[in-house]
Amino acid sequence: MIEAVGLTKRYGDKTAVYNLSFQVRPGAVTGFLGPNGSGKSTTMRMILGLDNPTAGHVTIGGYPYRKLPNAPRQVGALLDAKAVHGGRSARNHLLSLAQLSGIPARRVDEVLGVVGLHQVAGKRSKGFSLGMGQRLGIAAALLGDPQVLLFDEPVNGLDPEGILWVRNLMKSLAAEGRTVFVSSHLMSEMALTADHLIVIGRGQLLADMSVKDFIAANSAGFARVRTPDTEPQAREKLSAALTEAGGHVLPEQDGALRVTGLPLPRISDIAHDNGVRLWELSPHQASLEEAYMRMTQGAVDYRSTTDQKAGLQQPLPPGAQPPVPVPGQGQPGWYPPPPPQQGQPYAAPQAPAGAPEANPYAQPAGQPGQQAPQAPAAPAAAPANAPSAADLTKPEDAR
Ligand SMILES: Nc1ncnc2c1ncn2[C@@H]1O[C@H](COP(=O)(O)OP(=O)(O)OP(=O)(O)O)[C@@H](O)[C@H]1O
Repeated sequence: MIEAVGLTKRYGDKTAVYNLSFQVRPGAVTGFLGPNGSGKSTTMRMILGLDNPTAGHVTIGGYPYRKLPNAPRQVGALLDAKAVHGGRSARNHLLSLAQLSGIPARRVDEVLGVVGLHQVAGKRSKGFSLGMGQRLGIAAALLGDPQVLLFDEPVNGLDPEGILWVRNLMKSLAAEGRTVFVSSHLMSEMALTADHLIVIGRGQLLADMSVKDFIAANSAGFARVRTPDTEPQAREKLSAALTEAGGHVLPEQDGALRVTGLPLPRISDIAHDNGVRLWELSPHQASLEEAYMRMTQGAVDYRSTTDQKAGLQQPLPPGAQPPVPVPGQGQPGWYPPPPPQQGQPYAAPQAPAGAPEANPYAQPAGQPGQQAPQAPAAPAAAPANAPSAADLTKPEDAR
């Protein structure tokens, strides 16, 4: 198991990671998600003893990496696939790593086979494509047959077949009881690969939860209802009846209705009672990528001035503070859409009293004309040697 407690890293006056606490357990793939520059690589480097934390600590199996007995046999990592002597062949590169760590040479051919590079094992790695380089980096990580594996953006540069292969490899390593920690900035990929997610933004914890819980908490369910295109009056009639029954109805671009607040069987009954034929009645979930972007939107450092998604930025109410992330529970419901309510899988979100009716699916709740969200406030209970909350008020620190 990997355990980080109050992990903080500053580079000069820049805080790359702040007060990060989490556990990465064996037998599961844990996805480490965050926008560019959010501190994923810095955290991985600290786990591997390549960077010293400014405060806090991180251990693997109870030891700091540098104190781990026979570390290369216990921990394997892919941090930078380009960190290879380009003049060496793939086999010689792995052989030199194996010799340094006392790993038998026969293991080199085993891992070359696992990553599918056995046919180009004698070729110099400087001629390798990005994807081949990633495979070589993964081979190096597997060399010591370690119980703990860290992969920093392992699917970078891989084609769809390669991405599928990495996904299956991660899962099979976890199924063997290993601890697998994989960073990515792609929610969609992690939703398919990981069992558990740790999400950071600007070096701080935003969420620490199972993929299942993330999906339940962040994918608002809705029903799509479609009446015959030739009967617009039936659509209006159904829309009114559904609203009267407590549903929340929004038109979709293709003429269908998007309904929350009513379970599918109830929608079907209402349509039947009103004599409205249906061409479609189907359950849907909002996209996870969208939920992830909402969660991290206040923590994105680099955004194109023409990026349409900048429109997802939601303001904070005047005087309000962003919620403090709670380890083990994740970001307490600030940006994500409301989860389906118990017994009401397609429940509409509750608008605060007096608040204007808003489209709950176009954007999460927010009031126009207010400031863009800030990074979550520093948790109140920082370790004694961690930077004070006041430090984070400096723009260069809070970033
Ligand atoms: N050696 C360093 N010196 C100064 N600043 C650094 C150093 N390493 C990282 N940083 C800064 O720390 C922040 C976190 O960087 P890091 O590489 O850990 O992010 P990341 O989440 O891995 O990003 P990406 O997804 O783009 O790889 C960035 O602002 C980066 O510029």
